[in-house]
Parts: sequence; structure tokens; C-alpha cells
Amino acid sequence: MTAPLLEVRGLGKRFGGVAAVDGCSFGVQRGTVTGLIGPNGSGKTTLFNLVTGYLRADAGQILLDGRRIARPDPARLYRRGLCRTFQQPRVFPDLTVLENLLIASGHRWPALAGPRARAGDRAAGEALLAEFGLAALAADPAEELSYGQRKLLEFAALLMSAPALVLLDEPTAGVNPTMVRTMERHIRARHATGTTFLVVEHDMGLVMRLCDPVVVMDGGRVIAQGPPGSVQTDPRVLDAYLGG
Ligand SMILES: Nc1ncnc2c1ncn2[C@@H]1O[C@H](COP(=O)(O)OP(=O)(O)OP(=O)(O)O)[C@@H](O)[C@H]1O
Repeated sequence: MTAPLLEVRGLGKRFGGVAAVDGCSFGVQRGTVTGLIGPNGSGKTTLFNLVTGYLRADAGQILLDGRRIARPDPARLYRRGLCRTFQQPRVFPDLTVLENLLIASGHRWPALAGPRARAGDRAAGEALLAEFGLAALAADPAEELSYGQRKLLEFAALLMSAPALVLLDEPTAGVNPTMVRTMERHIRARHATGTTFLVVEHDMGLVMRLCDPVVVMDGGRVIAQGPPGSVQTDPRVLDAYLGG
């Protein structure tokens, strides 16, 4: 088997007396949609923050494409093809929907307006908006979007960098069932074109449909991993979710 696209080895992070991530090891193989699940407070978001450089680990290693990342930094990882979304979608509310995409391609603020935006980026942005059903909203300020549409926009914006690996933090939390299906369709479409995903998600139906393998955390540790069917019936997993 080739080296995982992303690997964490013995990763640890404490907040005072709480071991939020506690010797966590797993890999994300290229070409997968890997699920990361676990009860509330099991360490999933902290793990995302460590891997993407928003928090510094106390222990362990992070490897991207087999190479150790000594000091993860969000901007540098972005340029190396690793992007993420947040539980609460982060978009620029005062910029238009299209400008949100242009800024994701590295434009400086003054260059956003009009013809100075590079034509190629503008075309790429417009194509993504069409793909995500947001084209009619291109000129609207992002603050006018619904919560679900903001999540879509955040996802579309990160695709401007053509990432190899996308970390999605609860992509369907708080959105309506139609938007859940829309989000699922877009993840599948991008996966089909070669993007690898690591997805934190509480909607177990979606995880079981979409993700393989599934990694399960509890108390900051990986307690199970494997195909969705086996994880679903694993006694340790049932125990963790039922609070046993
Ligand atoms: N900045 C922080 N300061 C102190 N404790 C924190 C901080 N961030 C997380 N924690 C604690 O670390 C543990 C793991 O939290 P984390 O948010 O990573 O879990 P999670 O699995 O993402 O939970 P959820 O599914 O509810 O989002 C929890 O006990 C949490 O209270």
C-alpha cells in the first residue's frame, strides 16, 4: 500500500487537564472519503485544528504525502493542497459571492473589483458557482445567503485551489434535508474527479453512505476504524455512543 496522503502518528493535545487528542494515529488513503466520527467532545475538531495548523500539537507527528510537517501552517498547507471547512462556515460577508471565490484564489483586496481580477480565475469562479447552483447569486453579498448556501460557498471557494485533500467539519450540520443531499452530491462529484476527503459528520446515515473507511474517536483516541458496516456494529463504538 502506498503512503497515506495524510497520516497522524501519536498526535496529542491537552487543554489544561483535558486530553482532547490523546495519542491519535490513523491515515487517510488517497482517493478515499474517510469519515471521522465520535461522540461530542471526542476530539474531532481539535484533531482538524492540529492537522491544519490552527493549533500546535503537544506530541506526535503529521505527515502529508509521506513527508513530515514540522510546523503546520494553514496558508502553507493550503498551497500544498490541503484545505478545510469550519463547523460555522467562514465566508466574507461583505464580499459578493463571486468575490469570495476570487479571494480564495489569492487575489489581494483591491484587485478583486472588475477587470483586474485575472480572467482565468474569474472563469474558474464562475464555473464553480454554476456547478454549485450559486451562479444567479454571484453579484450578491455573501451575507445574503442562507446558512446552507454559505456552507456550499465555503466548499466551492476552497476548490479554487484545486486541493488534493479536503477536510470538511460537519458539512451538513444545521442545514435542511434538501441541502444535505446537495452537499452529498457535491462531495461525491468532487471525489469522482480525484479529490480525497476527511469528513467529520454526525449524520450517521450520511457517513454510512458516503464514507469508507470510517475512523471512530472517543476520549481523544481512535477506538475503531474500518469499513462503515464493521464500524457500525463494533461493540466499542456502540459503547462509546451509548455512554457505556
Ligand atoms: N480551546 C479549548 N479549551 C479547552 N478545552 C477545549 C478546547 N477545545 C476543545 N476542548 C475540549 O477538548 C475536548 C475535545 O473537543 P473537540 O471540540 O475537539 O471535540 P469534538 O469531537 O469535535 O466535539 P463535537 O462533536 O461536539 O464538535 C472536549 O472535552 C472539549 O471541551
